[in-house]
Amino acid sequence: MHWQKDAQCGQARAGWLHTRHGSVPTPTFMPVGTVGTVKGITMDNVRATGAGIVLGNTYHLMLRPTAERVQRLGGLHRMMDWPGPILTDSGGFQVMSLGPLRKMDEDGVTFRSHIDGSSHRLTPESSTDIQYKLDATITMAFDECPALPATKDALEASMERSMRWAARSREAFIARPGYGQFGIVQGGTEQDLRERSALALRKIGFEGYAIGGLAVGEGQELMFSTLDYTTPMLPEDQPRYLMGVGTPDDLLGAVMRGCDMFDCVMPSRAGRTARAYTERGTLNLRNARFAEDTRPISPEDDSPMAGRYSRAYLHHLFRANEMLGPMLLTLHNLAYYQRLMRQIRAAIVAGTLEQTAAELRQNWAKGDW
Ligand SMILES: Nc1nc2cc3nc(NCCc4ccc(CCO)cc4)[nH]c3cc2c(=O)[nH]1
Repeated sequence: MHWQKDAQCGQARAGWLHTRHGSVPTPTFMPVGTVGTVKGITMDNVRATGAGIVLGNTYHLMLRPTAERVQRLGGLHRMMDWPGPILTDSGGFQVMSLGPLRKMDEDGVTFRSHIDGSSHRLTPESSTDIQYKLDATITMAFDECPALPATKDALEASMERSMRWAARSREAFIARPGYGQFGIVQGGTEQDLRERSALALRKIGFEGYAIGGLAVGEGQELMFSTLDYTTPMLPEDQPRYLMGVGTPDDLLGAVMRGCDMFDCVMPSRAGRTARAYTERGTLNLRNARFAEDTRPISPEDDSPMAGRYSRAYLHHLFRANEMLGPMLLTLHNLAYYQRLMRQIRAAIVAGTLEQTAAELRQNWAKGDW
């Protein structure tokens, strides 16, 4: 796969990601489809929100239904009826944050399944092979995401291991036209470690570069300051993917610091807990004040449900614990994230990103309309 840059505005870039499964405009937000589904909505509806590329997880899919079964079912695209590109995370982060009882050594990680306690192992080679069996359009290198806070020595040792694992992941990767593999920059919030990591990955050579080790509780200020010096270390002509990010304000700030791709569970997880994302900040639709509010959730909603359901109806559905509540609000939130990315991209192309950023931040601060 390859990425072309169309426009630049400050550090922000607007471009196109061309892959075996279609082309996607960047900056782009990837809905999270952890176990082969964006929870509660069909992939037709995911497409209708404007999403171009979705994320899957090696950790979850290797446990259930297993990569071998997905392969026998024709790969993730066919199984989940999603013809567009799929990026799969490599499993390291999920093992560290999900799998109970795990043991890490130089070769890889041994862990117990959070589903049935069975023992499993992930190495750079096995993670890369699993992602091949899933037919992932974009494969992530197998890395270790250290928990923060961590000592500089611990961060250094972890980053150096991740770089050795990146080389092994690249070695195991089967190159095919339209497919790609991303290296993941580590090093915590230490500039010299980030520099060494970026240079090590560029020496190996990947189709794109992710910035890992962030969105782990360091806070927005430290995340942004880390981006300020990390994105310029990465190749100008290749995509940059900030893993696990984030809120609308995070996305805006990270695009302005040179990031092109994002994924986060927030909009979909919030959709299941009655939290609506809008141009004016978030709303808790379980709140009694919405019981007879006949207005739509967002004034500028362009999702498949635009203008058809009131806040009062969503309030009722969540109070009644009806399935349709999370389904409709997940759609709404993902459509808002896609609308936001389109607005930001248009501003980069028009050269008005500073102005647009100020307007977006003003509206988020305004609160409900
Ligand atoms: N391979 C790899 N994958 C990652 C995934 C990540 N995801 C995050 N952050 C997600 C944090 C996150 C978790 C939950 C919620 C919902 C809260 O309501 C929001 C954000 N940071 C991450 C870092 C890495 C990383 O270095 N390497």
